[in-house]
Amino acid sequence: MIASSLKTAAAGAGVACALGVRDLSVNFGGLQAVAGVGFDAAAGRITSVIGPNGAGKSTLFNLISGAIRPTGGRVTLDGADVTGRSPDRLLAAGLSRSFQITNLFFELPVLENLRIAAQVLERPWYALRPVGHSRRALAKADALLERFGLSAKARELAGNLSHGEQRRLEIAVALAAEPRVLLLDEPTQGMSHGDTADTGALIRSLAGELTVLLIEHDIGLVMSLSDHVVVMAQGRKIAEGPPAVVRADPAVQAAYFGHG
Ligand SMILES: Nc1ncnc2c1ncn2[C@@H]1O[C@H](COP(=O)(O)OP(=O)(O)OP(=O)(O)O)[C@@H](O)[C@H]1O
Repeated sequence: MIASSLKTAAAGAGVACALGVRDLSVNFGGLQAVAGVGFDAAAGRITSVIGPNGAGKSTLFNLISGAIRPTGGRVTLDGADVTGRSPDRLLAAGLSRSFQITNLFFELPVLENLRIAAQVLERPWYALRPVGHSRRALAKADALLERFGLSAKARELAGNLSHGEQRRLEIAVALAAEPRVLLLDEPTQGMSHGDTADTGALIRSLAGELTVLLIEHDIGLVMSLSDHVVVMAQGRKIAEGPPAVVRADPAVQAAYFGHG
């Protein structure tokens, strides 16, 4: 009953809700870092969370991805309650997260980073096998290298890649688990203008295949990429809607863009 009503309450008219956030809250001592935040991430769409520094975006992601437990509220995946599940269990349920802080095996080749991520999905203990034992994982790793423009770097150590390449590899690693919902935490942070544009195009190409929830500081990129934008300030949601509507909202102008 609750699950079906959540499914029908999706953000886009007629589009199923892949990720539902309901009245989510957490306190750090006296600070309410996330206070009663709720929204739907519609299936196959790109939903972005924006807001000034300290608004609670990363904490919201930590709550959704199981890194910290909420003091109140719920998270649903395709209508099923997954609140408080560990990141591993969420990954198995179809939710994958790419981190703001680079989260790669720097001392391993690029291909091996992807192979491990793909092979873990098959059987956890397969990850301990040498490269080549899972043709399926290798094929998937190859396809991701190609898609992310990293084929020429397959045998390079991940630690030797440029910053932009490492950030792209991170997204590819998160995709190797074949998630239905992908959380991207500032995927273009520290990137050059050209790398940012390329990464934006890659993220856009994911829409339709899966649901993307994005934290991003580059407002131009957010506005051009997103189907739906959620705006936070001081732990609360202050607005949500299509990019043009959110941009024109006086509360957003005042809190986020610094003028009303
Ligand atoms: N583990 C923690 N313990 C105590 N306070 C925390 C903790 N994590 C975050 N905070 C506080 O919670 C508030 C929200 O922080 P958060 O990092 O979620 O914001 P943000 O919107 O992601 O900011 P930024 O854009 O700068 O990354 C801030 O006041 C921050 O100092």
